[in-house]
Amino acid sequence: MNIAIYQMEIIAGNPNLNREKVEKWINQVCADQKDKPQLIVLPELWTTGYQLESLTTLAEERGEQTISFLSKLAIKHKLHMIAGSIATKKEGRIYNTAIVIRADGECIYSYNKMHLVPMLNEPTYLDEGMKAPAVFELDGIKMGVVICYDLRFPEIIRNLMLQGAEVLFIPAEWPRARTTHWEILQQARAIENQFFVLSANGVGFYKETEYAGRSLVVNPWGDIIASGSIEKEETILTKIDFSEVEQVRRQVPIQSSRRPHLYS
Ligand SMILES: O=C(O)CCC(=O)C(=O)O
Repeated sequence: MNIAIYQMEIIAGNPNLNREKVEKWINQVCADQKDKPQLIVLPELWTTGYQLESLTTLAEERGEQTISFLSKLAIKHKLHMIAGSIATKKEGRIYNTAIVIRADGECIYSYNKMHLVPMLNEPTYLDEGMKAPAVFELDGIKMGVVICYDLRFPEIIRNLMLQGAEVLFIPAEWPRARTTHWEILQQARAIENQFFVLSANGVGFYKETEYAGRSLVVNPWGDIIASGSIEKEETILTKIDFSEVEQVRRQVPIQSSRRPHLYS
């Protein structure tokens, strides 16, 4: 599967300009018909950035505007989208919501970030999702998505592996101050679950926070096979062979060695 990751410099507080940027980027990465991606990955909160204090006005009712915008592009380019996350409103609550759009334009999955980041004041401006992430399927491949800080919570990611996920996507705006954690934890999640981990991180600054970039593609062995740089907006292109998951799981059969009845 050909995949393109957008390591994006998000314009804080300006959903219209960010949607324009994403449309331009999608048209560009899909222009080369020979190596056209079948799936794209966007970062966390890419419509608004981290201008959390404006979310009461900027969060979209059920994400409808951006979902309809992306659906048209998905149909136009026959493209699946792990469409990062956006700020959504539902019944008076505001969530950081990951969305997945299939190439036929259908939004097949959404997940409200369940771990909010104290260091970034998220609990002041956002509501916690009340449901753990679950697997969804595209082209017969089981996949999972978690958002940024969720990477620090191996339990929910293990559950995705146990549900059959062969790849984990991580839309993020992870700060540069904690780049070591960002990289090592992605490799650890790939090694312990024996699946691919693909992340789309932001770059640039919002107020005093600089984002880490270093969007990664990690294979089920834990090797980084593609990566973004630290400070530049860029596209990471990769080709994933999902048969590698089965090969690694045969070589080191941790699933059959697990003893969950002794774990709690
Ligand atoms: O866990 C961290 O250090 C960063 C998390 C984060 O930036 C986020 O979830 O948006």
